Amino acid sequence: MGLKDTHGRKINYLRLSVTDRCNLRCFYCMPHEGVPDVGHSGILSFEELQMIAECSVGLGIEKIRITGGEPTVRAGLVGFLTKLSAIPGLRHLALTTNGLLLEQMVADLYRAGVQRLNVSLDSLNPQRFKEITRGGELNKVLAGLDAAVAAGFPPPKINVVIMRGINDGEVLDFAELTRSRGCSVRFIEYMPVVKEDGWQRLCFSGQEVLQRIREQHPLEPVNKGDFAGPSQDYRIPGAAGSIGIITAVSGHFCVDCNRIRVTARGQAKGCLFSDEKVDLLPFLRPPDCQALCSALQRIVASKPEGHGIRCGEYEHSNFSMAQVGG
Ligand SMILES: Nc1nc2c(ncn2[C@@H]2O[C@H](COP(=O)(O)OP(=O)(O)OP(=O)(O)O)[C@@H](O)[C@H]2O)c(=O)[nH]1
Ligand SMILES: C[S@@+](CC[C@H](N)C(=O)[O-])C[C@H]1O[C@@H](n2cnc3c(N)ncnc32)[C@H](O)[C@@H]1O
Ligand code: SF4
Ligand code: SF4
Repeated sequence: MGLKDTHGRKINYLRLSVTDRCNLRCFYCMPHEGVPDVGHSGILSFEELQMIAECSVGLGIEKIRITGGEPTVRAGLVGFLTKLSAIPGLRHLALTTNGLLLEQMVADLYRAGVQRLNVSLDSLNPQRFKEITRGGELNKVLAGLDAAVAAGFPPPKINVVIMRGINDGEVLDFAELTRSRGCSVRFIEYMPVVKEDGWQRLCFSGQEVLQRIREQHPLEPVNKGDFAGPSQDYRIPGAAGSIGIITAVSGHFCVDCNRIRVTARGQAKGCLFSDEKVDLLPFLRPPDCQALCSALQRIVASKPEGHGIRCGEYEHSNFSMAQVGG
């Protein structure tokens, strides 16, 4: 069986958020005080998350990305991933993390069956990193990248939210990581999740990123593999890693959108920027697999064609990316 939305797109990718808490406070993602505490019962249990994953795979989802908040801060994550990776029909299990806890956890994540890691890292300058994340230690993330490779993972993909006047001066340093560490690096356009006047001043487009790199290096296009996300990929000839741009604001990647999302509080979302949600809790407490599958199908059926941020159609309510999972 497969899932198709009303715009003809194949939906085979679930972003599953396991927590909305985080051990960092990146200024573009999280309020300083964190997200409101909803206690244990406000967050889906691992059994409930597993049921959502099983139903989704039964419907045609082939790739699950675990996200958050920061997924590695949730106690019991490794045991959950071990069960998740054993779901028949799930072809790809990946995790997006800020990397802070990787050094101590990465061998367990590998043994649990996680196939790929994406690590968010916005600056290679320790002081700037601390400012962007409101307190993070760059060295721990770099040690986590080394530990991931030592544990058997391919070099993690690095996600950089690129922001004018903040870290755009580091484009070439990040591009260099595709040679020095063999990591693929993706530059993500800053997305205005909270409506604030003047958000455009932070925007540094994917095209500007490519232009900066092309001033120093030739770039060749790279074919996207199976399960590719929204990035457009290039390579400096001879580099092991690729350079991608995720043009979340300036680009047209919605035409290839292949994903749905479920938040840690059990809300299913068809689009990152749509206010439309389906609350899955009534189908989980008590569990009703058939009704849950129908709810997931409804979310796929109601996926919008895309967002209109670029054209000024900026209608979504404010949200924190940490509560949706990016
Ligand atoms: N607007 C928008 N942004 C997205 C979408 N999916 C991912 N992103 C953003 O892209 C960035 C990277 O996301 P990742 O968690 O690494 O996932 P991915 O890009 O699907 O990763 P791969 O599977 O490795 O290609 C994050 O900032 C996400 O918020 C999407 O469907 N729409
Ligand atoms: C919400 S985080 C969750 C996973 C994990 N804590 C991490 O940082 O990788 C997922 C992704 O969303 C991205 N993100 C958060 N807020 C964003 C924003 N306003 N614009 C663009 N990307 C954003 C982060 O950079 C990260 O790559
Ligand atoms: S981007 Fe990730 S690490 Fe940064 S505050 Fe958001 S959830 Fe935490
Ligand atoms: S903005 Fe919505 S439609 Fe566009 S790629 Fe993201 S989730 Fe898909």
